[in-house]
Amino acid sequence: MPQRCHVVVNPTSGSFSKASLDQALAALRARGFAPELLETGSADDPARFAARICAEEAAPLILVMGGDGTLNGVLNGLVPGVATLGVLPLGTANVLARELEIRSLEDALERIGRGVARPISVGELECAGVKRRFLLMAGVGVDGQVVRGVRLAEKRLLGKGAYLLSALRVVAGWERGTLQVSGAGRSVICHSVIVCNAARYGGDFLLAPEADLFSPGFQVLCIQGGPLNYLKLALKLGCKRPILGRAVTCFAADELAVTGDKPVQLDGDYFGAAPLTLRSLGAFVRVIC
Ligand SMILES: Nc1ncnc2c1ncn2[C@@H]1O[C@H](COP(=O)(O)OP(=O)(O)OP(=O)(O)O)[C@@H](O)[C@H]1O
Repeated sequence: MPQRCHVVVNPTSGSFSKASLDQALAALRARGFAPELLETGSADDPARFAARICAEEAAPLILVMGGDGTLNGVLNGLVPGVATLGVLPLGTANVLARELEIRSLEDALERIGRGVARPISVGELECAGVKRRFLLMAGVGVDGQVVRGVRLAEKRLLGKGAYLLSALRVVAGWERGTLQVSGAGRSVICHSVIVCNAARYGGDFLLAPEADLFSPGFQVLCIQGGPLNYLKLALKLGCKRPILGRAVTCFAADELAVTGDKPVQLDGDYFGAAPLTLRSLGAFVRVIC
C-alpha cells in the first residue's frame, strides 16, 4: 500500500513553478508514496497545516515544498518528536537544503525515496511572552535590520540581491546601539549577535563551522564595531577565511539571554525585537537527509 505523505507547498516561494510541483508529485507516486497536497494561502498556513497533521497522525511524513520560511512555519506547528520532515527546495536561498547538501529537486526526491532520516536539534526563542522555533539561525542587530528592510518587490525582482540592497540602506542609516549577550558563563557587549544552529549563513557562507544541526547547542557569534568591521567579515566569509578576531568572538551555549533593543530575524524572516531568550531543543524532529 502506498505510504501517505503530506506535501505542504508554498506557491509564492522563490523558485516555485507548477511544472516542479507536478514533477514532484509524479516522482513521489512513482516511488510508492500517496502524496496529499496542502497548498498554502497565507504565511500562517504552514504552521496551521503542521499542527493539524500532528493532531491527526501519530508519525506523519511532511514534505515541505518551498524555502526556509515555509520550513520555519511548518516547524512552528509541529509536536516535538513525532514528525519526519522532507525538504523539497523551491525557495530563494534554500539554506537548510544546502546544509543537508541537497543539490536539486531531483536529489531531494531521491533522498525521500530512500527515506533515511536523522533527528535534528532546533532553537526556540522567547520574546515578550511569544515563543518561536528556528532551524538555522537567529540574528539580532544588523542582520535583523537587513531582513526587516527587504522589500518584497525587490526580492521578486532580484532574489538574493534584495538583501544586498537592504544592507546598503542599513549602512546608510547606521545605528550604534549595543546588545548584552549572556550564556554559558559568558557575558559579551556587542553590536550584533548571530546564534547559529547550523553552520552556513545565507546558504553559501560557512559562518560557524562547529555548529551542527544534528547536535544540541548553538555557536554564538558576537560582532563588535561599525560598518567597516561588517564589511571585513563579509569579505572573509566570501574568501573562505577564518572570521574570528578582535571584532568577532564566538562561544558555544545551550541557552542565551540577549538584552538591548534591536531587530531579530529567524531563519531569514523578520520576527520582532530584543530583549529575548533562546534555548536549544535537542532531537526535536527527524529530517530526511
Ligand atoms: N501562500 C502564501 N502567501 C504568502 N506568503 C506565504 C504563503 N505561504 C507561505 N508564505 C510565507 O512566505 C515566506 C517566504 O517563503 P519561503 O521561505 O518558502 O520562500 P523564499 O523566501 O523564496 O525562500 P528562502 O527563505 O529559502 O529564501 C515565508 O515566511 C512563508 O511562511
